[in-house]
Amino acid sequence: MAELTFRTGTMDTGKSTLALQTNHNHAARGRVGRLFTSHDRAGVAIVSSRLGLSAHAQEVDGAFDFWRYTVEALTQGARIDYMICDEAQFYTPDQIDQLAKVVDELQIDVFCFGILTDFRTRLFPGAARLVELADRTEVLQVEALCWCGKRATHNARTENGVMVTEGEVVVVGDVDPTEQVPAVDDEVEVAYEVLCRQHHRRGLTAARARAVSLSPEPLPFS
Ligand SMILES: Nc1ncnc2c1ncn2[C@@H]1O[C@H](COP(=O)(O)OP(=O)(O)O)[C@@H](O)[C@H]1O
Ligand SMILES: Cc1cn([C@H]2C[C@H](O)[C@@H](COP(=O)(O)O)O2)c(=O)[nH]c1=O
Repeated sequence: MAELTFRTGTMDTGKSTLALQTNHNHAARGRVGRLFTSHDRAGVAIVSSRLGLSAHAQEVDGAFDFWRYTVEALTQGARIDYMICDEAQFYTPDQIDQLAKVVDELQIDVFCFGILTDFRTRLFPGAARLVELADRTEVLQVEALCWCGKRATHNARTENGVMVTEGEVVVVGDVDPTEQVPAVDDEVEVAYEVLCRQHHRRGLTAARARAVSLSPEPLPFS
């Protein structure tokens, strides 16, 4: 029986790496698959991993219809045994419904990879639909760590180094500050940092924690 699988974790837990590995392992056994993504950091129509691997993929925009795409491909004689769907948090709930239909009606395995919650700690609509529909939802074993050493459970967004909790939901970016392109005049530099819940709640990023620990002790005025 084909399955709809959702593999999730915070940013930087190896989801894209696992997506590419899954594709490699299935292809190595002669299975024929299709790779999909949406808004990858490396550009349009590409699945990229921080470990250096990348592969061409079909870009999924809001108008893309998985059901129609698959039926048309099969009708034209193509073979599809499985689908790998990276950055699935950006897919619409309707697109997740289409993927579930592809699994059930066409017996094609669908492996989805993506983060669960946005920088405000709210579920992405696509990820929420996946949790509702997937045969299996698995949290990746590689744990990203908060600066305090605890397991990171939340994705924080910073703008010019300051954590924010309001703004556009979709803003492509990375967690590695050394990889950030410096902001030009008037441009806001957006980055991400994974944090434990407590430090996300307090808005305490690594930089802020460092600044607080370096600041002189307040005088004990009563
Ligand atoms: N220089 C490195 N050496 C070893 N592992 C690395 C290195 N850089 C990144 N990684 C691994 O790659 C993971 C991120 O992989 P990636 O597939 O890009 O994550 P995701 O798609 O979840 O954001 C990190 O959790 C880390 O384990
Ligand atoms: C939290 C959050 C993230 N994003 C973007 C930032 C990245 O481009 C991707 C996640 O990619 P990864 O492979 O899991 O590192 O999502 C966003 O647009 N909005 C958010 O709130």
